[in-house]
Amino acid sequence: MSYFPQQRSLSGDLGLALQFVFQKALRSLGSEEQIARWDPLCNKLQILATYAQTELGHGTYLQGLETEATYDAATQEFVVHSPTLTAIKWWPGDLGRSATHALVQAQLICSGAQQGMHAFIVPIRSLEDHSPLPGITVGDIGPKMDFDHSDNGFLQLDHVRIPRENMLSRFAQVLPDGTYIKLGTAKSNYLSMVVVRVDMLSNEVIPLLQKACVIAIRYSVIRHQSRLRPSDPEVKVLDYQTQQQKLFPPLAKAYAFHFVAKSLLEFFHRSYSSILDRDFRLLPELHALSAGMKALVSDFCVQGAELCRRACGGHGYSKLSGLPSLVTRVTASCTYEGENTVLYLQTARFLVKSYLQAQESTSQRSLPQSVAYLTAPDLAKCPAQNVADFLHPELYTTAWAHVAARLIKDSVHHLQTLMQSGADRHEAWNQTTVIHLQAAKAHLYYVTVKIFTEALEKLENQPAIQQVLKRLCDLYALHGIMTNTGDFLHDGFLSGAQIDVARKAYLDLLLLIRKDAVLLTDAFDFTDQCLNSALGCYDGNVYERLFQWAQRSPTNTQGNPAYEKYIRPLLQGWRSRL
Ligand SMILES: CCCCCCCCCCCCCCCC(=O)SCCNC(=O)CCNC(=O)[C@H](O)C(C)(C)COP(=O)(O)OP(=O)(O)OC[C@H]1O[C@@H](n2cnc3c(N)ncnc32)[C@H](O)[C@@H]1OP(=O)(O)O
Ligand SMILES: Cc1cc2nc3c(=O)[nH]c(=O)nc-3n(C[C@H](O)[C@H](O)[C@H](O)COP(=O)(O)OP(=O)(O)OC[C@H]3O[C@@H](n4cnc5c(N)ncnc54)[C@H](O)[C@@H]3O)c2cc1C
Repeated sequence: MSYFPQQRSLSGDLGLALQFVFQKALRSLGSEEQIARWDPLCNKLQILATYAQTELGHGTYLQGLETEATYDAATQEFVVHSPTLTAIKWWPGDLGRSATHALVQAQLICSGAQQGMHAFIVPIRSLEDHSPLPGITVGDIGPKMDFDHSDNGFLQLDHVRIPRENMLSRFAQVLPDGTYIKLGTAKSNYLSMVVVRVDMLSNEVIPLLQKACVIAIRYSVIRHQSRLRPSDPEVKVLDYQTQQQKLFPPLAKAYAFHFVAKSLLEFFHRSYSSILDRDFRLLPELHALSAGMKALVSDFCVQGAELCRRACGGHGYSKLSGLPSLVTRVTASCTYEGENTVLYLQTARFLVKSYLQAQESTSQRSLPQSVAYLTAPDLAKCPAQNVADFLHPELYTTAWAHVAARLIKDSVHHLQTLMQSGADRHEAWNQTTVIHLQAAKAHLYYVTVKIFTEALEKLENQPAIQQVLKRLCDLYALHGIMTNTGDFLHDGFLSGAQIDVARKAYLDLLLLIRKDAVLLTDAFDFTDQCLNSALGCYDGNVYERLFQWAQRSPTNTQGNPAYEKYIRPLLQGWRSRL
């Protein structure tokens, strides 16, 4: 039985990905009646819906969204309108040619005031003939880096009227006379983004890194290149230490993030039901974790997929390998659902508040679970003496907690110093965001190491699997230390000699993981069809497939029009001059 259940591949039905996003938003922001009305229509594909939040002029800054939804009490309708060019909705997936409805995030205007961003269901195409409805200008935004299977579109609204019942009203209501009733917090309507960030990691982003690892590692035991000794046969490239150094950290991340996504989903489910019941106490930590993990995981998945592509040499540059499209597709995840820098800074904002709370000796409130280490006893120096010490999960988890806590303290100190020197808090924040970014990344890496080690503890009745996965966990934690040695040396927590010992532990792990590498990728249980790669097929017949697939490519099967039009006249021209 493979360790991983068959991953849901959205590549086949990504065209419905925005329907998923729409439904997640509906279920988080809609009343029970609204869910009962619209959810079945989506499930039966009686409507095709998209999520339209981003505009030509704004994507990150939600308070800057310009689309208006003005309540007309005389007709009990909302008038949804794009007042400017920059208000045109831009990017929503499946909007360009497919969607019949859109969840439009717009600034609500009622009771004579702007009430902030709220969600409205707007029909945009006729269910009879798919033509745009009155007041709707809709189309495709044009060629993109990838995501060609998702017709991202634009939507311009010219005073489009929708019934009062079409404003999603779990956290706010507009009464028939236009009275605005607030049922949540100022940011309740941001919940839809939390929901999708949590879901997209395991449904879209992490499987893309897993596939890249499968392709590159399988290919690396088929590809023989050069000799270790002149008298030896050519070696499998996976036997080079540098090839292991390229591929095993992404493999370790693919496993680490599987457990991270699982843990985040469990935390989400624990907090979601209380949030839906308008108990928002867990929302700040859930937002900080989901935003930060979306940023960290997508960043590392992009980096890892590109490493896998490059590790396959020339064939990695061929689309027949499946790797270039994995790279360009996962790259989008650093931007959609929140640009990563912006999301890291949301986590940093939460860390500053948590640190200040931890400093208040009078504070009765216990710290949120993910930052509890800020009040835990801290070691000034790491006790590790030998290689075995660095393979103790408790030791490297403590090391990461130490560095994260120090960087958070440092970021707050810089912020406070600037403010005490007279800078207002917004300018002081902006002038310290690089430091906050570093602290947020260290915090998130610590959380992922902790989650991975806790996941291993639950495998004690499967010792063989536990041992194999522990090597990946050790490698994941040590790889983070090896790529951030400055942070561990900075205050003497680790010495240079200890870094050398940690590096030996790390390099020894590469050799040990080499034995299980192919099986660890088989465990992802992707079919050849799902991988869609001439390099990653289960039977390893790489060269036969490359040749077959190349011969079948359109440039070889549709004649050679260039000869008649360009080459023959060129050659004849040359001949006539000889
Ligand atoms: C479902 C199945 C999936 C299947 C998977 C298939 C995947 C297939 C792939 C293709 C699918 C692509 C789908 C892409 C769909 C989009 O891309 S939809 C558009 C996504 N856009 C974004 O994420 C926008 C990012 N921007 C933001 O989140 C906000 O503007 C920012 C950055 C948080 C700033 O917000 P702001 O209003 O300026 O306020 P700010 O002062 O920063 O924050 C104020 C407070 O709000 C809080 N807050 C901010 N955001 C939140 C939040 N989200 N929640 C709670 N509180 C929040 C802050 O913590 C802060 O709290 P305090 O510290 O004041 O207590
Ligand atoms: C493939 C794809 C699919 C998408 N699908 C959808 C969809 O279905 N529905 C939808 O509504 N949207 C969708 N989007 C849009 C996406 O959500 C936005 O592009 C994203 O939120 C980033 O916003 P932006 O484009 O305004 O970037 P910007 O915020 O303009 O980013 C530009 C730069 O400014 C920086 N920056 C911005 N604000 C700050 C700040 N406060 N502090 C520091 N730096 C800052 C960013 O870090 C970045 O470096 C999609 C995008 C892509 C690429």
